[in-house]
This record gives sequence, C-alpha cells and structure tokens, in this order.
Amino acid sequence: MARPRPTGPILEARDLTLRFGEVTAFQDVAFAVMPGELFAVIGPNGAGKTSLFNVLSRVYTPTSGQIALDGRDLTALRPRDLAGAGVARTFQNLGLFGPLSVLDNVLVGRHHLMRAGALRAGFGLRSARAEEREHTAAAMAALERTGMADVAGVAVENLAYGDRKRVEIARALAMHPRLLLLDEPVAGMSADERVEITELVRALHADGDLTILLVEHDMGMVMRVAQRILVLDFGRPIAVGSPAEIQADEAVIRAYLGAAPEAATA
Ligand SMILES: Nc1ncnc2c1ncn2[C@@H]1O[C@H](COP(=O)(O)OP(=O)(O)OP(=O)(O)O)[C@@H](O)[C@H]1O
Repeated sequence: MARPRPTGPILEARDLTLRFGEVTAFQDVAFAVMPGELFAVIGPNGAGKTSLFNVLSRVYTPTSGQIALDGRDLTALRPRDLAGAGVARTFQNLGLFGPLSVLDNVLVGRHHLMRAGALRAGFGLRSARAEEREHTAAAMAALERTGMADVAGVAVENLAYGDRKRVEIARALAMHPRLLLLDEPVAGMSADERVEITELVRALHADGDLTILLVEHDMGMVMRVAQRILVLDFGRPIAVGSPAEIQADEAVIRAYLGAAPEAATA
C-alpha cells in the first residue's frame, strides 16, 4: 500500500546541537525540508556539515534539540530502521563491495525488503525465486536510472570513480526511498565527473517524488541543483534561502573567506 504523502515537512530540525565533549560540531540548527524538495547544506571546512549528516543518518545522536521525520522523532529509529522508514543514504567515500558485481552491490540495498530466507532460497521454492526476480528487476530499474544497467555484471572495482558513485546512488534508489541523503556526492571527483553527477542528481530529482537532502562542499554543484540552501559556518546557521539569495548574502560571502560571488559560483 502506498504511504500517504505527508503535508508537513518530511524532515524538520529544531534547535539542533551536537557536541563532542568541549567541541561544538554545530548548534541551534533549524530547517524544514518539504516533500519533493532538493535541499542542500553547505559551509566551509569544519562548518559542521558531516556532523549534521551523521545526525540525520542516525550515526550520531544530537546533544539537544529535535529532529523529526514525518513529524516523528528521528532519534527513536536505529540506523538499520532508516531504510524501512523511507530514508536512504550514500557515503562520502563510497560504501561499496569492490569484488562484487554492480548488480549484487545494488541488491544489498534491497536487503531490508527481502523476506525469503536463505534456506527457502536454497531449496529453490517458487516464492523465493519470484522474490529474487522482483528484487533483481527493482535493482536493474535503479541501475537504468543512473545509467549503469549495461555494466550490471561488472565488478565494481573495475569501474571509474564517477561510475562507482552512480552504483552507490542506484543502491540507495533501489530502496525506493522518499528521502535520499547524499553525503558530498562530488567529493574527490574530476571536473568532468562532477558535471556528470551533478546532472544525474538533477535528473533524479526532476524525475518525480524524491526528496533529496544534499550535504556538499562544492558551491558550484549546490548552486546548480538545490532549490533551497542552508549555510553553516563554525557550526552555526548563517543563512537559508534560494541559490540566488545565498549567492547575494554577505555573511555567506564572508564565510567563504571573502570570496567574491563569481568565485563562489565557479
Ligand atoms: N568525532 C568527532 N570528535 C570530535 N570533534 C569532532 C568530531 N567530528 C567532528 N568534530 C568537530 O566538529 C566540527 C565540525 O566538523 P565537521 O566534520 O562536521 O565539519 P564539515 O563542515 O563536515 O567539514 P569538512 O568540509 O572539512 O568535512 C569540527 O570542529 C570538527 O573538528
């Protein structure tokens, strides 16, 4: 049965603070991401982006404040419950299994939906085979969306970095998430790969109902894809707005080491 589409924010943070002992990773962060939105969090080095991403993906529990998914306390979920709650993520440094094929890596993302146990599958029961076909079809559909279906049988370790990122995004999509969390998707990429992944993220968002929260250091990438942007600086929110508003915001320009707006959009 299709989940009812929430009318309020899909994700909402209020007064969110994370401290590691004496170190404040971020504080008093507040934002609301609406269903279908592409929302980005940016900021200079050490601004707190990764720490915030880790709170959203349940790696860390905030020191104080609230974070709600569809109006319910996100911190009540364990990391492994996220997929079932409709949230999928990618990792900054890829979380793939190199020796496994592209298809098998994507099937790992369907794990939480697999009902047939290994024993039933081993005996080749019809229901287990039907389920396997269903998962393979879903994984192949996700690979189609990221342009990787034709290399489904290739070991991931034989792919270029940008293509591995496509596989990782496909794995997240195969979970059929409503909310996709992207952790610095163009980090470590060549200029060409950056353009390709930026276009992929834009196309995935344009495709349909997916809500995307993107944490990214690369201003240019964010300006091309995001509808709204939250800027952190030294752990504090300094601006929220459209790309045009953020580019014109003096506090943001100062935070990026006095970079001129042209430089910030490069
Ligand atoms: N596990 C940790 N223990 C202690 N301090 C931490 C930890 N993780 C992050 N910090 C601190 O929290 C602050 C925010 O770091 P964070 O990595 O979230 O920033 P960032 O915006 O992602 O930076 P970058 O763009 O350089 O990755 C920094 O002062 C950092 O040193």
